[in-house]
Amino acid sequence: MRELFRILAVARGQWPWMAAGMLLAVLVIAANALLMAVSGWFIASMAVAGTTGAAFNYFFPSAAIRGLAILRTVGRYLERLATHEAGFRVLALLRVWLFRRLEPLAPATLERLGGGDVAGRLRADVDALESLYLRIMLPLAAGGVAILAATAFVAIWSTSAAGVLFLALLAAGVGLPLVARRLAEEPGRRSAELAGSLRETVTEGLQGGEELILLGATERQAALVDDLSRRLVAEQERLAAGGGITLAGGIACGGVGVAAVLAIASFQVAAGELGGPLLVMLLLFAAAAFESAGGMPAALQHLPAARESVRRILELADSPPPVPEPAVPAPLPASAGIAFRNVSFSHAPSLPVLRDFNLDVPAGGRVALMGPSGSGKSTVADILLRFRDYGGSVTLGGVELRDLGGEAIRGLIAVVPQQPHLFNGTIRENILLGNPAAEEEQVRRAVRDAALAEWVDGLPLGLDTPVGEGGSAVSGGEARRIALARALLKDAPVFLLDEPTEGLDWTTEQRVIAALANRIGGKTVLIISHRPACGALAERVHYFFKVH
Ligand SMILES: Nc1ncnc2c1ncn2[C@@H]1O[C@H](COP(=O)(O)OP(=O)(O)OP(=O)(O)O)[C@@H](O)[C@H]1O
Repeated sequence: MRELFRILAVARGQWPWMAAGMLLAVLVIAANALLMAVSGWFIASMAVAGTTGAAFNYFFPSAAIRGLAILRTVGRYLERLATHEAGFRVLALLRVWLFRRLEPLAPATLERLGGGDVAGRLRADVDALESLYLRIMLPLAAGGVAILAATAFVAIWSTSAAGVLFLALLAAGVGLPLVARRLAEEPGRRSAELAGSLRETVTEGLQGGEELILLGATERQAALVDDLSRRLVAEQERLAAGGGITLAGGIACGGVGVAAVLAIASFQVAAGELGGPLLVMLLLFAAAAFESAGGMPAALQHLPAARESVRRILELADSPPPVPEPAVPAPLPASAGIAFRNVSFSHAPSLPVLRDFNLDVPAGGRVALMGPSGSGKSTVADILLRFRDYGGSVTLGGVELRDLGGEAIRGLIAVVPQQPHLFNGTIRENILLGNPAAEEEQVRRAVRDAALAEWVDGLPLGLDTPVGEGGSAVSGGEARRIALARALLKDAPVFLLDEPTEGLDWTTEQRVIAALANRIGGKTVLIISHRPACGALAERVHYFFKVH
């Protein structure tokens, strides 16, 4: 429950909308029950007046019926507007909140979780929170108020009928929901878990579809999806069976409750304690009250799944950032020399990647880092970008990296990562990420220096050509050069190039290297590469080897 309150606290900016929706829901329930009650009383009174010939003022009750009917209809419309507005506002707020919590976790923490599952959590779990308000809080609050108000209303004429009604409403609204909750707890939790695994497996299967076909492993992946989906359906069937039992229980409680009110009120009519029209009124009112409490079992049935979604969201949101930010960040360094001193790093205690690693790149110097695959070259880049914590000392312009803010460090470094990511937009939009304020001429120059001009000029849409999702509409070499143009546009004092010419043919590589040599003069440059041609860009090559 604490988790639910935490999520509600996050959404506190939308409490007025949520409260307005609840008030309107209660108003509609009250209008509906009173409409039934007054109508029943009115019809019965008219009948009595007709048979006895007694005078009866029908103006007031008929006006009340019309007023209540209008209130019920308009109120229902406004309630739908307010509750859905509240639901969507809460969702929008939680999405932004979660994104802000996730951002500092990238990339080190998020890589531990499957990509599909992270995306699934962001979408499905946050979407599930829509039901937290609309399908859980709203019916519970409205049902609770309905039980108390209905009991108080009936007690005006008959305390014993009110007592019986209260017990029956309590059984339908609280007793049954508790049973429903018990029935839904386990299957609800397991459904959310299985749905997460299913999303992850399907996403992975689609992303790696080509490899699965080539390896002839599609059947195995399909069997995995099949198994997960069968288990998910079984849990959902258990949930639905629980729902059916509680629905039937609710109807039974309603029937028994109304019958009991009828029996008690009939005795009171026979004893002359209650008028006949009032009996009809109490009967119709009791039936309407059960209708109002009818949403409570379903609400509690949804609760375990919503709680599981909240638990998973908070687990992700509460993950500690892999690299703590300094309480008071040091001022930005004046120069851009890089020094690694006795640096150590390991993903797991038994698997050290760097041990007593030393490296110097003087300000304005150019060093190539070379070593066998898996020796930790990209790890050096990640440490320099403050994506990973480290032992020993790493300084930028003489200031320890730990004392600088992560964003400030990354603002000083233009990077071409080993696996650059292209966003689903145009070539221009992807390049402009390096410097959104850049002029067209700067973009053109970056395109030329990344050896992209010839290719881009040959495209019908030129720089406005879409690159597809994740760069699926461009080749690996083109994607890398787009990332290079993006880094050149950023024009930071430090250049960090991780395999900048990987995937390029010899001629293009020579053109890129010649243009780069021109562009990076005066910058501090660290180039990570296996390729001898990249070594030509550096004044010094630093070789290193695997520590294990
Ligand atoms: N997230 C991770 N969890 C565990 N081990 C990892 C992780 N990322 C990398 N490693 C391991 O850390 C070691 C160094 O990886 P790194 O990517 O830095 O090597 P590299 O020298 O850049 O290799 P390459 O030249 O092939 O790109 C490798 O043994 C790799 O298997």
